Amino acid sequence: MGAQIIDGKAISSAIRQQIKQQVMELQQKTGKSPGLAVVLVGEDPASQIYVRNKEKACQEVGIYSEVYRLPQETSQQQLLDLVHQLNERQEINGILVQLPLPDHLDEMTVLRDISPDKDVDGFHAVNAGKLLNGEKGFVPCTPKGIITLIKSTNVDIKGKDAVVVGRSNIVGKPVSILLLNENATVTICHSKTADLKSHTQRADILVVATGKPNLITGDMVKPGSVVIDVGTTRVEGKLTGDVHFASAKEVAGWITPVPGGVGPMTITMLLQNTVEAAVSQWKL
Ligand SMILES: NC(=O)C1=CN([C@@H]2O[C@H](COP(=O)(O)OP(=O)(O)OC[C@H]3O[C@@H](n4cnc5c(N)ncnc54)[C@H](OP(=O)(O)O)[C@@H]3O)[C@@H](O)[C@H]2O)C=CC1
Ligand SMILES: Nc1nc(=O)c2c([nH]1)NC[C@@H]1CN(c3ccc(C(=O)N[C@@H](CCC(=O)O)C(=O)O)cc3)C=[N+]21
Repeated sequence: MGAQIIDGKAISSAIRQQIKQQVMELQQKTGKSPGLAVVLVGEDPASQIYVRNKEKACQEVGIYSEVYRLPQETSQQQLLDLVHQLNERQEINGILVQLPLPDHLDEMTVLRDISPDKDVDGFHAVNAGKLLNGEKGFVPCTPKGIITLIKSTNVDIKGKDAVVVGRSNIVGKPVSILLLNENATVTICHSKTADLKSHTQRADILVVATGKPNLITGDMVKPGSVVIDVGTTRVEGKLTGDVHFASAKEVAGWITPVPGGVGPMTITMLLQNTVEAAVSQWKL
């Protein structure tokens, strides 16, 4: 037996086809393409790969993109100046500043200076607040992708016990809110959680975003559950998830692989948010 694999790559490419079509229609209607600016500070190798993947994905669907590769020693003011310029530019509908930033830069200040209307990452305090209040705004890409993957299984989220491991502002907290909005009963676990296994074992839906490779083993998984592995850590050159795939897949009902699960969906949702930004800025 074993779990069914949730194929993030396949689901992603189907959605990207739709986005491509939508971009073509927008071009015909307005003569313009949605535009995304990606800002990368420093030389972190993982960030460079993600940024390249985002650039390629934009090209694939016809979204105009600009990538700014700034040196490690960029000052806070230089970065803010660039963000302010991008806020003003008509042809840029979405702005993404790749995280983490080098230690001498203040992430919160930089994120707050991105215009909330162009915050396609959904990290601005205004968009985070809207998510919390159930108002319409940009939803962070990884959490949005996770909900899409769960829905692809046709498992009804309503009334289910959902357990999220991790409470970061970019994954754990927003995915917990989205699951709550879908009427799951949500438990959020973190590094101070007393007995992690007692929680994960009860999870009908388990989302793991810790960056701790193989933290969740098969014995911690509820039989038949939906397991979403967000972690991407390079271990001896191999991209490794937070879930021990071989043991967990014997127990779960559905499971996402790493790579090929959440990662491609994150980028697809970024494309979706960028189109959404253009449509709203163009007042269509
Ligand atoms: N595939 C994708 O698209 C994406 C993948 N990622 C990946 O997901 C992972 C998590 O990212 P991110 O949320 O930014 O990470 P953070 O480091 O910001 O947060 C990790 C969270 O995990 C918790 N945690 C750490 N160790 C344990 C443990 N032993 N038991 C329970 N909880 C623990 C931490 O708890 P505490 O708060 O107490 O410290 C924290 O809340 C990383 O591997 C990252 O690369 C991230 C974004 C997108
Ligand atoms: N402002 C900002 N926005 C982000 O969305 C953001 C960020 N900062 N910082 C880092 C995390 C991480 N993240 C990933 C995106 C794609 C893959 C991805 O495509 N992964 C592929 C494999 C890629 C590879 O081979 O390394 C996969 O899982 O199949 C992974 C991780 C976005 N993040």
